[in-house]
Amino acid sequence: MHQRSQPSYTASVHPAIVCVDLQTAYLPSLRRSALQGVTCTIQPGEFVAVLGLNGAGKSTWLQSLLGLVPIQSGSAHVHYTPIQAATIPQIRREIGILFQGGGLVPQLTALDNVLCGRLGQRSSWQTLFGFDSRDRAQASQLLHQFGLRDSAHQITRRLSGGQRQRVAIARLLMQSPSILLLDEPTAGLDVLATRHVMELLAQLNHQGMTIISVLHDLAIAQTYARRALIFEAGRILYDGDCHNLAVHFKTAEQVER
Ligand SMILES: Nc1ncnc2c1ncn2[C@@H]1O[C@H](COP(=O)(O)OP(=O)(O)OP(=O)(O)O)[C@@H](O)[C@H]1O
Repeated sequence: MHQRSQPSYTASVHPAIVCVDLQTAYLPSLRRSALQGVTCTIQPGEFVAVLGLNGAGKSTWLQSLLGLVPIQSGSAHVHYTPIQAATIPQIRREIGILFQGGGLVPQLTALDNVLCGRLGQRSSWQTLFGFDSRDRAQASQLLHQFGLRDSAHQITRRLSGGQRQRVAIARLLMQSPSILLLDEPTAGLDVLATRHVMELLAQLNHQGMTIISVLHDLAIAQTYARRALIFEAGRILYDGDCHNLAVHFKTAEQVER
C-alpha cells in the first residue's frame, strides 16, 4: 500500500529545529522584515555558529525560536513541536537562551544566580522558603564542573566577565534544556576567558547538547563550530561547513553594500 510521504523534518535523525521560510513582521524603519524567509534544519548535537554583520537578523532569529518575536509567516518547529502561543511554555523548557550581556542579577551570589535557572520549574510557594537541597546540590555541582567552586558565594558583580558568562551558562543548564542558544557569549571577553567559555560549550556539545551560538570572530567559529549560518538582511546567505568562512563572509559584506 502507498504510504504518505513524511515531511522532510522527520527524516532519519529527529531534528532539533526546523525553520521553513520564516518571516517576521515588516519594519518600516528597515523597509523590510527583520527575517525574510529563513529556512534551515538543525540536527541534535550540532554546534552551529551564527554569523553576519550587525543588523543581519541573528538575534531576531534566536528570539523567534522562543516565541519572543512574533512569526508572521512560514513555520518553525522544535523537536516536532510547532512554535505557537500554546506551545511556548513547553519550548522554553527545551531551549536555554543566553542573551547578550548574560542577564545575571549582579547583587546575588553565583550560586543564587544559578538557582534562578530553576524558577520556571518551581511554583512560587515551592521557592518561598528557598530552594530545596537537591536544587542547591545541582547548582553547586555545575559551578564545580565549570571551575567556579571557589566563587559560588561571591556576589556576581565582583566576578570577571568570563566567570559571569560561565555562571550564566550554568544557570541555563538548571532548566535541563536540550538546545542552547547563545547570543555573542564571548562579547567583551579576553582571549583566555573566551577560550574558557568556548571550551565549556564544546564540552557540553560533546555530551550531546545542541549548541547554536552567534559569534563575531570567524577564527573562533572555525575552531569550535562544525557548521556556520551566515545571515545577511534577514536571510541565510551561507549554510555549510566552517572552512573558508572569510571568503563566504566577504560575499555577505558585498551583498550588504
Ligand atoms: N523590535 C524591533 N523594532 C524595530 N526594529 C527591530 C526590532 N528588532 C530588531 N529590529 C531590527 O531588525 C534588524 C535585525 O536585528 P538583529 O538584532 O536581529 O540583528 P543582529 O544580526 O543580531 O545584529 P547585532 O550583530 O548588532 O546584534 C535590525 O535592523 C534591527 O534594527
